[in-house]
Parts: sequence; C-alpha cells; structure tokens
Amino acid sequence: MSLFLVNRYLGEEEDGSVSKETMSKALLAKLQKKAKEKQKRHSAEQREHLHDHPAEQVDAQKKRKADVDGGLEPQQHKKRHSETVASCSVEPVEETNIQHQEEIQSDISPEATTDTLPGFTLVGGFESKPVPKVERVLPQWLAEPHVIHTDIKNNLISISDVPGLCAQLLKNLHSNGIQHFFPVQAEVIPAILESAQQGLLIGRGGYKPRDICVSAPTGSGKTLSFVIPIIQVLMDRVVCEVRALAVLPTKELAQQVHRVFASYAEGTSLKVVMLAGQKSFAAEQASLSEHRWNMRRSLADIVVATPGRLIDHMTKNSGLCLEHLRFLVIDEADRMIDSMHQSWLSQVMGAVYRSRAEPGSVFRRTEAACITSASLSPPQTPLQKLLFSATLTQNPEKLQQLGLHQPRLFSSAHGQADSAAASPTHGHDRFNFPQGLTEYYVPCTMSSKPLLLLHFILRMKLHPILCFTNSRETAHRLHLLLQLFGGVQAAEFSSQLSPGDRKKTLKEFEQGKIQLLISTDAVARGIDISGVKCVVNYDAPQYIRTYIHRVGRTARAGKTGLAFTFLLRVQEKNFLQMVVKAGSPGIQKQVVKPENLRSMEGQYEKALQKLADVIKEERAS
Ligand SMILES: Nc1ncnc2c1ncn2[C@@H]1O[C@H](COP(=O)(O)OP(=O)(O)OP(=O)(O)O)[C@@H](O)[C@H]1O
Repeated sequence: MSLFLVNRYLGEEEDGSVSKETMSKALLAKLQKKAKEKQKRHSAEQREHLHDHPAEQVDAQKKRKADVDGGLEPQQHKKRHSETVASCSVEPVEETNIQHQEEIQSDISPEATTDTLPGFTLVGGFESKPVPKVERVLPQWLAEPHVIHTDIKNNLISISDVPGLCAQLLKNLHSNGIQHFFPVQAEVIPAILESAQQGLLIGRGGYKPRDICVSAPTGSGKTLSFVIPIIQVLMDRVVCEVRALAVLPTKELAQQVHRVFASYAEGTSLKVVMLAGQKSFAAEQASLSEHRWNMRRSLADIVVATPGRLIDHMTKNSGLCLEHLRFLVIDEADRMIDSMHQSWLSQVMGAVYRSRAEPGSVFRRTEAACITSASLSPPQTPLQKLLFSATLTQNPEKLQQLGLHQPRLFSSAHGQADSAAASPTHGHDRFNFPQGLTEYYVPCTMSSKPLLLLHFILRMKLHPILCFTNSRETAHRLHLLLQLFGGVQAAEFSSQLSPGDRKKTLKEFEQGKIQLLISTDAVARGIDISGVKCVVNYDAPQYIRTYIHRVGRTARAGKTGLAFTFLLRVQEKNFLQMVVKAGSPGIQKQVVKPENLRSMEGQYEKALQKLADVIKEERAS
C-alpha cells in the first residue's frame, strides 16, 4: 500500500470506453519516453563539452565522485538507491510521480533559469577552475634599488675619491688603517652627505630628505657607511644638541657602534654618549645634559642606545632632548622591526615632534604626511631615518611600521640580473652571502656532534671557532663536556654571564686565548670579532635570518671563512631547501668518516660519565 495517493487530472474522457487505468499507463509510457530522450540528449551534450574542454574532464570525474553520498563508489550508491526504492514498494502511480519530479527538476537547466529570470545568479554548479597565480608586486623603491657590489676586493674606492669628507675625517680613517671604502660605503656615504647639503636645519631645496634603507651582506662595512657621514654633517654644529640617535638591539652591539663613533669623532668637538645599561642610570643621565643657572645644556651630540634603556630615559625624563634630532639610525633594522611592540619608535617620534617652535619658524617640525604644495612650503628641521641590515625585509607591510619618507633602497640582494631576487614579483626574501664564505653541512647523529667538534679543533685545527647552540643549556653542557675531555681552550657565552664577563670573554677570544667560543645567538648578530676562521652551527638554526647572521661572523671585510652546520638526517631536506631558497651560492656536504672519530671515543665516554656527576652537583648546589 502506498503512503500517498495522488489523483491526477487525466484530460477529457472523449470516449467512456477507455478505462482510467489504460489512460494512466499510456501517460506513464509517454512520460518515460520523454524522460529517456531528455537523458540521452543531456549526456550527448556533456560528451561534446568534455571533448572541447579535456581539462575539465578530470574535474567532472572528481565532482561525480564527490557527489556520491557518503563517499560511496557509484556502484554502491546505485545499489543503495535501488534498495531504498525497492523497500518502498512504490505503486506505478508513485513511480510516475518520481519520474515526473525528476523531469521537472531536469527542466530547470541553468540556461532556462537565466533566460527566464534575468538578473538572478544561479546557486550551485561550482567547478574548480584554474586560478591565475597572484604575483607579488613591490613598490618601485623596493623593486628597483641602487645596486651594491658584493665583491668587496674588486670594488674598493679610494677614500680621497669620495667628495665631501674633511681633512680631520680622512686623518681618522687613515689612523684606523682605512685607505679605501667598501662598495656599500662608497654608495651610501655620498647619498647621506648629499641629503644634508643645505646644512642641518633644512633638507635639499627646503624639503624633508628621503629616508635611506641599506641591505648589504654581513661584514660588508655598513657601520662606517652611517658613522662617517653623520660625523661629517654634525661636525659644523655650533650648539651641542642630540642630533643623531643610533638604536641597536643588544648591549654588545651598542658598545661596538659607540666605539666606532667615538673613534671617528676624535679631533672634533662632537660628544658621543651610550645608553645601554653599561653604566648606572644616574651616570648615563649625567652624561646626557647638565643644568646651570636654570638652563639645560646638552652634553651629547650623538647617542647610541638600546631600545629598552632609551625608553627608560625618555619616560623618566632624564634630560634626553630629541627635539633637534636630525638622524635616526636603526641598525639591524629587521630585528628592530620585530621589537616594535615595545613602541620605542613611536615614543622617539613623539619626542622629536614635540617642538615648541612657532608655526612658520624654521625650527617647526611636523611629521611627514600627504604631500601638498601647502605642506611643502614651510621649511623645517628634517629628521632622516637610516636603516641598515644584512637581512632587511622586502615586506612592505613590515617596513611600513617604520613610517619611512620617500625611502631609497641600497641593496646587494638585487645585484645579479639573472637571479630570482632581481624579480620584483619573487615570493620570498632573498639575501646575499659574503663572497669569501664557504658553506658546508655535516651529516651527524646527536651523539656524534661533540666528537665532530673535537675533530675540527684537534685534528683539522680550524680554530678559532665560534660555535652556536640553540639554547643556553646546550651551550653550558657542551662547555662542561669539552672541559672534562681536556685539551681544548673553550669558553661559553650567553646572556647569563655578567656584562663584565661577556666583555672579557669576547676580548680573550679575539686575542686568540680561547680556541672555541660556544655561544647562544647572543653574538649571532652584528658582533664584529676579528680573526674568526670558522663558524660551527652545532644546532641547526631554525630561521634563515639566524643562519645568515651566524655564518656572517666569519668571512668579514672581504676575507675568507668557513661555516659548518651539523645536520641530523631528519633536518637535512628542510634545512637545505631553506638555505638555497634564501640565495646561498651553494652549501656542500662534508662527511667525516666514523674511523676519524674512533680514537677519541674512549676518552669521550669517560668525559660523558663525569658530566652526569657534575650536572648532578650543579643541580644540588
Ligand atoms: N673600508 C674599510 N676598510 C677596511 N676594513 C673595513 C672597512 N670598512 C669596514 N671595515 C671592517 O670590516 C669589518 C666589518 O664591518 P661592519 O661591522 O661595519 O660590517 P657590517 O656590514 O655592519 O656587518 P654585520 O651585518 O654583521 O653587522 C669591521 O671589522 C670593520 O672594521
């Protein structure tokens, strides 16, 4: 028995002799015939379409498969469908109804709907279409930088060939052993000098000078490319005010840059002050300014600071006045962008544009905004940002956080015309590696790592070696283990050491008293240690930027150097891909045969046993 009974209007009964049943059957046969014809027509059309568009054939097959309920195969689906139908024991009348409904549904073809209902979008019928790849389009200043040569040795420029440097600076350069400028210096020094041609108070033509971004390999001499022009421009100042501020991510880097500024400011009246927590807060405050007869007098022309200490001085109102700031140097700029959450830049900008000068005065300062003829007319003291990094991001969104004004980019990563980096549409950042650097990876196991390191020092005599670990704990254990093994002058370096100990350790390493310095990434960036022949990544770095800065501690200033990265089997594929994608000229495999390590194994086992006791004792104390 059927669930529903549908009484259908069967037309006028012309002849009373024809029974209702006969008419039903006739109608059913007619409808079935019509449905079959329609089905045939539809499949013929589909075949024709797929023949014209073979690529869609695969999609159509996939779609057909996906359409099957619950992911069943077509056969199963058919079976289930027929079972369902059978279990309902549908009377012929209902069967007619089902077919009739199908017919009605198939009648609503997309064409028919859009034809009959113009302006309506048909929902459904989604098919995967090949979507054109979105290509990265960089702003022109990033896509077309001023190119810097990476080959230092063959592109030296005599210091006397760079115009605009005074006799005192040339003397200081000579006394620091510098006869030639490196390519980055030869490009960037004249650019900064040119932007200050009109003196300190106004930019070229009365306008704000363009900001400058520099992306050049590690050890290519970026420090002097801002130190020299800043000293040159500020040298003629009459009143002492803070006119240059260099911000660096770590205390060690701030000390290093402070030293360079101080040595080139010799023989001038410029005063360089460091705010990095090396001295007490009060001592730093006293070095910034003094008060006499109720007047503040600045004692600093150039301030070198870490962001944290800088904010301390600004918030505690310690006498740091930035209203006359002309140059803001952001060294290791990509790292500084990452620390932007500390909002140090917005605080600096706030202090710079807090000027009390009357509107229209030449000392008036307004932040660069949309350029109109009105906004350009009043001359004002300009602030120029100078950004430096070996791994400067090309991500405009990140750079945008720095609020750059019509920036100019000097970059070596775009140097080779055939390189993918030359393309502005390239999907990821590529960097240049120092020319004198040779990169190797060494396949290893966890237990063979210390033996490999010992092999490099004792057999291959590659010292001084700067060895990087990913954690303080690994650095400490490795140091203890090598001490227990004996025969190697090793030291460890991490943020756990006191500032004094850190300074002493670096000095001893530089003097050659330490053969192996085991360090965390505390010295990975910017630190310039002369004479490092070899860098060992005891733990493979996770990020390409970390790798570039670590290996960049060797092969500096046009010299040669070796970098070895110990890789576990599981790390090999990803690590090598990462390095090649970043633009490495090539990383070679260096296999150390197990028999080369065998003779050290006995002594190493003993050292390992002792290490367990030492660590226990350390934990207990
Ligand atoms: N013109 C030059 N002649 C000789 N030596 C130079 C010259 N310029 C810089 N150097 C030396 O090159 C070394 C590297 O310079 P610097 O530290 O400025 O490199 P960098 O590009 O800042 O590197 P990083 O990206 O690692 O910070 C330093 O020891 C520096 O004294």
